[in-house]
Amino acid sequence: MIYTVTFNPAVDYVMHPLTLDMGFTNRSSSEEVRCGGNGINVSSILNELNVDTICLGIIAGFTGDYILDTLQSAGVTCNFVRLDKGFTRINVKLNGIVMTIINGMGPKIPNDKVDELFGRLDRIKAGDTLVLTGSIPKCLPDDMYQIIMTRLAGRGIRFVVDAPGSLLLQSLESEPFMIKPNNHELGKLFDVNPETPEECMPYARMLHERGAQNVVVSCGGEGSALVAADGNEYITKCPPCHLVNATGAGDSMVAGFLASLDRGMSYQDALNFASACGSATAASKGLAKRATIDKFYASLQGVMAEYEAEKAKAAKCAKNADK
Ligand SMILES: O=P(O)(O)OC[C@@]1(O)O[C@H](CO)[C@@H](O)[C@@H]1O
Repeated sequence: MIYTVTFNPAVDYVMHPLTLDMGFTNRSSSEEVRCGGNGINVSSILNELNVDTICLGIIAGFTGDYILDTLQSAGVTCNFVRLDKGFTRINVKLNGIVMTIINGMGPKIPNDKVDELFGRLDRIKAGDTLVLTGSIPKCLPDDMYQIIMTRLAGRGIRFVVDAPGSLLLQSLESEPFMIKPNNHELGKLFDVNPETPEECMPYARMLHERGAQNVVVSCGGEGSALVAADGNEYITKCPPCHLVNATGAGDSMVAGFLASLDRGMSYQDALNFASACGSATAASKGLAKRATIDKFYASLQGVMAEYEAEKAKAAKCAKNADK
């Protein structure tokens, strides 16, 4: 079973303004509303891929009701702790010429509700996977993921951590099964600016050496890098994609990678499938549907064949130059 935990879920309110002038009334040309929060996105894509998943987390108020109803109608199993006061945040995504995002603060979470969530986490068994992703609300300790991993240590649970900065670094001592920074987050950790999977690889290797078993680094349209649990390095490219809305693309990659390994696919195929999931979501209005993922995965095969041919040609040239 793959569990996700979302401490600060959100209703994502995506607006499509034609222009955006600060200090004036702006009008949207269309808008959508959907369930958000990184863990919830991961579970939604896993569910789309027919992989068993349970959404844990904390919800409140009318927005929490919307999240629960929507996920349950889509067939996602939920086990949320419900707050008595406040409401789950609404995150505004202004999808204009450039994307502007205003994420809410979220409700105050009392200690007894955190304990209730911990009680549910305590029931996770050996061999299960726990995905820890998304921001931790300001009212809770910012080393919350570390607290959870320490609490559940030694029980044979596979941890997946997708979090920025110190949250990610702290997680390494628990030897997480997977981490997935993007190239910017990775760059910040090492004070560098890697753009491509090739440029990210040495830094991904360092995180692998510090404990992370599988390090997947997404590089937007440039593709992704993986240093896998087998110690080898893998690169995937992105299928051709018209960007519609990148919200949830990283979460879709996490889900795609986990789903593929669950099905016994090779690391290279898992990375390719993860890339297809991310691109499919980036090209969709909401999170990707299975048919779009399959279409992108199929078109990636051609892109990868070209990439491999280029690589082989370059290697041959280098060999000839050495002679
Ligand atoms: O405020 P956080 O927790 O860092 O990010 C939350 C969020 O922006 O991330 C998801 C994926 O982009 C969205 O569904 C959601 O609104």
